[in-house]
Amino acid sequence: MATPTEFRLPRYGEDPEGTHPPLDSSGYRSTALRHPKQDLVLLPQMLTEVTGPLLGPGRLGEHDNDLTRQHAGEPQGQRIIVTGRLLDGDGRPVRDSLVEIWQANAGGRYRHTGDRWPSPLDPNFDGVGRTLTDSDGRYTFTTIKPGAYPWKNHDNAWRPAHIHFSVFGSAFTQRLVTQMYFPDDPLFSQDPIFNSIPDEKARQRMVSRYDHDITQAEWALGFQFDIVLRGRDASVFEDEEDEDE
Ligand SMILES: O=C(O)c1ccc(O)c(O)c1
Repeated sequence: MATPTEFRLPRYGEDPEGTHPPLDSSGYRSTALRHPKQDLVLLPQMLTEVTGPLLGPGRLGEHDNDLTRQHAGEPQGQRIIVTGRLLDGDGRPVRDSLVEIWQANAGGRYRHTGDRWPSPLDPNFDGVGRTLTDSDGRYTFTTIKPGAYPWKNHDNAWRPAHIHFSVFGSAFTQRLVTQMYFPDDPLFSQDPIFNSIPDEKARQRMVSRYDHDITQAEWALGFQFDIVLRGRDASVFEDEEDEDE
């Protein structure tokens, strides 16, 4: 299992400036209402926080990492394989970590009571998956390419197609959350969530890479998306902020 020290949260100053979104991001309206108004208090992690039940191999279901096989029928849409490695700041694999995803269906609709826009739910698609990284730090999901969907942030606002990722360390108190996008999405330019990342290179690291070697003939398109915990190539994390924010 990853040890707590392997899975330190990225610390202020360790990742290049502009890697993570500011807590209050102009253009992304709801951030103003929900970010903390006072300095964060770092709670030391004691035995209780770093030990305890975790989702190990015995607790994962057979189809947890194949979102196309969780119902009797097949979901609508473009079947895709999303794979990548979980790496620490020195490029070493982080093994046995719980990676979870959640996403909209092919029509851009979430199976969530709060999602009411007029795009149909798919009876064969829930949009949630989980898996553990292997000894090479690799995770793999088979799923459906999510559709874009409207939200009310600004006039005619649409979220680019994306998949939400959560990664746990060696305890449930160690969690990082990010989003994965698809290459060349025409909606990037008007999306304040994508554009809330100040550093252009960091922003591009949220975009997966089409990989024809992952693509399976007559079956599914392949995309690569690595998650890097910290350092020069750190992934963008939603629950981090830059030092000067
Ligand atoms: O944080 C939000 O408000 C928000 C809204 C729409 C999204 O698609 C999302 O991922 C986050």
